[in-house]
Amino acid sequence: MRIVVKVGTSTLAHATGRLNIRHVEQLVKVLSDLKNAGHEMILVSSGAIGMGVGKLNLPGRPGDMPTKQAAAAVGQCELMYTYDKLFSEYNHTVAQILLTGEDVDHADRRRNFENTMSRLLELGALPIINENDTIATEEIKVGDNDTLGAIVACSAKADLLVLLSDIEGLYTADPRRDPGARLIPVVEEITQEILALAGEKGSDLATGGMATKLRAAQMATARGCDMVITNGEHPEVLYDIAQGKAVGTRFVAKK
Ligand SMILES: Nc1ncnc2c1ncn2[C@@H]1O[C@H](COP(=O)(O)OP(=O)(O)O)[C@@H](O)[C@H]1O
Ligand SMILES: N[C@@H](CCC(=O)OP(=O)(O)O)C(=O)O
Repeated sequence: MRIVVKVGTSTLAHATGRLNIRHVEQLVKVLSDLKNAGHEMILVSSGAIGMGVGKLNLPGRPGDMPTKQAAAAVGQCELMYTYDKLFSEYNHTVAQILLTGEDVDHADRRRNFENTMSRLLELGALPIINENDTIATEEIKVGDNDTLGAIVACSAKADLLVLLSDIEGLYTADPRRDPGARLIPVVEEITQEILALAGEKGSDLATGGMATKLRAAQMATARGCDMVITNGEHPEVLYDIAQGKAVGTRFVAKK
């Protein structure tokens, strides 16, 4: 199977912006093992801004564009250093790809991206993709990595997109606000009622909240790719998800 895994800031970093070592180490171990088992793995990783906030000792997520972009420049370095080091322990080679919305909207650039990604997979490398936050201004950005994950899954003709978040899946309401909210295990069709369930993001360093995840599900399922939202705290669930077992919320691909 070709699997795109998107990991959010809330999984990769503590609230301080510093690296969540336990989560990242477990994630790298499971992705390496799935790759060893014969799956083609692509990682869409957030965390550049969050990690930059931690490394630069900023008081919180910056509001202004230059500080955000500076934080991303510092944090992206830290992210790739960490991935390179940890994947190397399992004998895997990583490759960094940074994109903006303009790159994927532009047919030639998108084709270049797709060609590079497919050659990297043929060469046995593991592409790690993020938005190019240091140059992605308001007008040209994708804006959130849930959408970027769906764009990558569609471009790579992936079989499965997994969004690792800080929540088990889609609930009937935001569980942080409504303690009676229930997990929805399977979504066969993304109706207006389903879209209306999405609330705000859950933490200061995160970007999209549930709305961007549902938009990603619309894009992926329309192109024949299943999408699963699950908690990134236990990346071992990726083994079960790859086998089609019920974990988190699965959005079923359109036939
Ligand atoms: N209906 C819902 N079901 C589950 N989570 C929801 C819902 N509505 C809003 N949320 C919020 O979305 C958050 C996950 O998105 P986000 O904070 O952007 O994290 P990530 O960094 O993983 O992208 C959850 O922590 C939760 O507070
Ligand atoms: N490109 C940004 C992440 C954007 C994003 O969507 O973040 P998240 O909601 O944590 O998945 C970064 O690397 O900080």
